[in-house]
Amino acid sequence: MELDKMDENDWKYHGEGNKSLVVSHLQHCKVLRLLKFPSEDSAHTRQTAEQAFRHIPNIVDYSKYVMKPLLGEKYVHSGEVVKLPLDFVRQLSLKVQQERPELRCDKVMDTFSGCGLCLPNLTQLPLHHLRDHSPPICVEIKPKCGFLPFSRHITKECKRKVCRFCMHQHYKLANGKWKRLSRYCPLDLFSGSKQRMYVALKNLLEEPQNNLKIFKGGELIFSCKDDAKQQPELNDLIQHLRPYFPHSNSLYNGHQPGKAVLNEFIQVICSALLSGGDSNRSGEPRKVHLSESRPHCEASPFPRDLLRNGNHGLPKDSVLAKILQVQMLDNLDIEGIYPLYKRVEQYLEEFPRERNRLQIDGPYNESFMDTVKNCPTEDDGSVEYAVGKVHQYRVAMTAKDCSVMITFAPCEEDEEHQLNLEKPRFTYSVSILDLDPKPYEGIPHQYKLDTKIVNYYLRSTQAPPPSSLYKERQDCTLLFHAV
Ligand SMILES: O=P(O)(O)O[C@@H]1[C@@H](OP(=O)(O)O)[C@H](OP(=O)(O)O)[C@H](O)[C@H](OP(=O)(O)O)[C@H]1OP(=O)(O)O
Ligand SMILES: Nc1ncnc2c1ncn2[C@@H]1O[C@H](COP(=O)(O)OP(=O)(O)OP(=O)(O)O)[C@@H](O)[C@H]1O
Repeated sequence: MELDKMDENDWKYHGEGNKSLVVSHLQHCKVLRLLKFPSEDSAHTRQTAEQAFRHIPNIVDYSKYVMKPLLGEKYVHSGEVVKLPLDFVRQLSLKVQQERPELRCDKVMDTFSGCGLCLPNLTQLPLHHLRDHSPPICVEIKPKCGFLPFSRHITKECKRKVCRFCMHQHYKLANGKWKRLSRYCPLDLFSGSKQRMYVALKNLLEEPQNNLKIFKGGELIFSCKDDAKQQPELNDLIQHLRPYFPHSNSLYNGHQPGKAVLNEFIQVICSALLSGGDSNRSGEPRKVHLSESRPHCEASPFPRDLLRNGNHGLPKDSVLAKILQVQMLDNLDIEGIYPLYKRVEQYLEEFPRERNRLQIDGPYNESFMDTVKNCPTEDDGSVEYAVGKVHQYRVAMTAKDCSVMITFAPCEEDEEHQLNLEKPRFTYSVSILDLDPKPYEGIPHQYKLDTKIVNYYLRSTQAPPPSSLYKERQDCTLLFHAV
């Protein structure tokens, strides 16, 4: 990429989240990730540019020195900081504006710093992997928190029984963020049980919200209604997927071939999510078990009488096991962290210059990582302990908000990195994205949000359900057969 010859016509809108906007190159497997700011900040050009200059290198360092060692080299792509011509960025911003979903337009793209991140386009696979040039399918999942908190600091019993995602659904519905409740439960996805994972993925397909996106050849073909201009239906998705699962038409004796396509598709995703584990002597992948935490969420729609089937766990090196282990660095819960945050704040009020030594805002280097890894288990009342736990909490928060991308395409028989399935055979890659540091200043907000979510959940589940909400749940009938 020649930075002095950047042309906005070589790039197109690819997607965005709350904090950044991503454009992809038309020919090369590259994306540019650019920061966004609240529209009201756009008058303060110098401050926003300075913020980006600081934040983008921090994102790369945090990915390289903190998240990569924790999650594994193979899953994390840290990218590189690029300095882009301001004129290019301004033209690009104008070009992509009409593609942006309305719900993201409360923020504007940073056109002041010229600073961006260049990353591999993870929705694509290198061309030589592709048989017949079939475009790759990419499934992006934002799995969210996969365990129930086990901290002794928890004051509301329901937090030990119902997961944060399922509780949060009620609050989001009431706030108008989503129109329907999702039946997806992260604890099912992280269970390692193929049956539970199947149900979790099926529920994501029925109500993707911001937890599921599907791309074909780098183009978004399936996501939630508010995030895509044209709403793709499951039937459209089946048409897209059909050529990848040609023999599924003969399954079910030719009846409901669409279901067979989705069944196979879900099984490919499950296999990719469970792949990457090493083998012990018996040849079985070593499993990790979550002994500290109750493994089932009471709000999950997965039938309870099926829970005892089998002794499941995630293969040790699978992407989900890696993410879950990092999420579980949050072992005090926000209720245990908030008093420690206040301890740090009090200390910083007295000794403001200590902020740098304690690496509150970075740099995110080996020494930050040492603090995360070597934080003592017992509270000795020191500010060092409080800072260590706060750092660990922030790292866990990143893992609770990251996304997994599984990209696959049909391949020849002898291809490496194959998914171990009966026919058809796919070459695939699994990556983790959106691994940005979460701000230290965000902790009071997290504390308040936690209280609101729990209180709202208790109120809404103790009161009789409003008729429309109840109806939504009734309408969510199973679409496919369980495997
Ligand atoms: O707090 P949560 O659990 O709602 O997560 C936020 C996400 O909402 P979600 O519940 O996934 O729809 C939220 O996602 P959306 O903007 O809703 O797509 C962001 O990812 C946010 O992170 P950040 O502030 O942009 O760094 C996320 O905030 P963090 O809590 O991770 O900082
Ligand atoms: N390397 C990549 N390759 C392909 N697509 C990408 C890549 N990085 C990001 N994307 C796409 O861009 C979207 C937005 O990126 P990202 O999730 O990093 O934004 P964000 O604003 O940081 O998210 P959040 O809302 O969690 O704060 C992703 O959902 C994904 O579809």
